[in-house]
Amino acid sequence: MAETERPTHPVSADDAWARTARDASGTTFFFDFDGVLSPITEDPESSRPVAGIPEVLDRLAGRVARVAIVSARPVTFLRTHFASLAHVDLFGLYGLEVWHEGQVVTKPAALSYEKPMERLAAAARAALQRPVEVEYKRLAVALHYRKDPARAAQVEKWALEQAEEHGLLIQRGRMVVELKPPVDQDKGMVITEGVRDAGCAWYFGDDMSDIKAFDALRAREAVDPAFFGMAVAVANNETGAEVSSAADLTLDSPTAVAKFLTAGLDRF
Ligand SMILES: O=P(O)(O)OC[C@H]1O[C@H](O[C@H]2O[C@H](CO)[C@@H](O)[C@H](O)[C@H]2O)[C@H](O)[C@@H](O)[C@@H]1O
Repeated sequence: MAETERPTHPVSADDAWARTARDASGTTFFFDFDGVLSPITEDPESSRPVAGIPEVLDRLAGRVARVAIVSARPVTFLRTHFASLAHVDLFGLYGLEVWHEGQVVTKPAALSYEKPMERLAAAARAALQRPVEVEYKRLAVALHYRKDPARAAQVEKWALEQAEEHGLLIQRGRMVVELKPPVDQDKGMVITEGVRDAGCAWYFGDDMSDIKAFDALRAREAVDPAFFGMAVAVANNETGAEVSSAADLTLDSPTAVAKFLTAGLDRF
């Protein structure tokens, strides 16, 4: 459950777009990737941005101060889909990585976890047979049970044991348990830093880790009443209720996100 009160705005999407239009040069748009810009797929490797997303993000980046994707995926994965968008910033692994001046820049505190995570991924493949999917993400390992939800408890137990043995953090998501380095970094921290000079910001998310990003918008509003933060959830029947209840607005799907942005861009 939510740890803090998260008052939502008594404003409509129309009001939010009008506010954005008035301060486009002070507005940032942040997006999660899986479940927000891309529909959920059984196989993590096969997810793709929904039709129209790259084009609309590119247009948006030409109109507002900044557009950024803040994902649990590695930056190298995000680059396979968004490398052509020169003006869209990419944060990977909850902000442990950022694409900067043509290279992946990693938080120094996480660098020593590359080899341990490679070993952990190999151990996971040996311990958790298919159809559990082991996704090695350089500095994190995600254990997916979407293809066999009945294995959730087994996956969770194995992950908890490994976290305890190796001093790692656990992040739960949509039919996934992830093992991360014990480095203080989450999406909320990326947003806190990213909105420091903004007058307005939107965040689009669908998963538990996105609630911290919503919280970062609320925290900024609390210290600066002139700041306007718009938290947008993307509906789903896994984490959807909790994410929607923390959001100002809920959209139906990644396709609805593309349409919403396209229509919003016509407002300014
Ligand atoms: O922060 P995100 O960009 O939303 O990443 C969260 C996780 O997304 C991916 O897993 C999810 O999407 C997969 C593809 O649709 C799906 O198969 C899986 O069940 C979902 O949990 C990604 O593979 C994970 O590494 C991310 O943690």
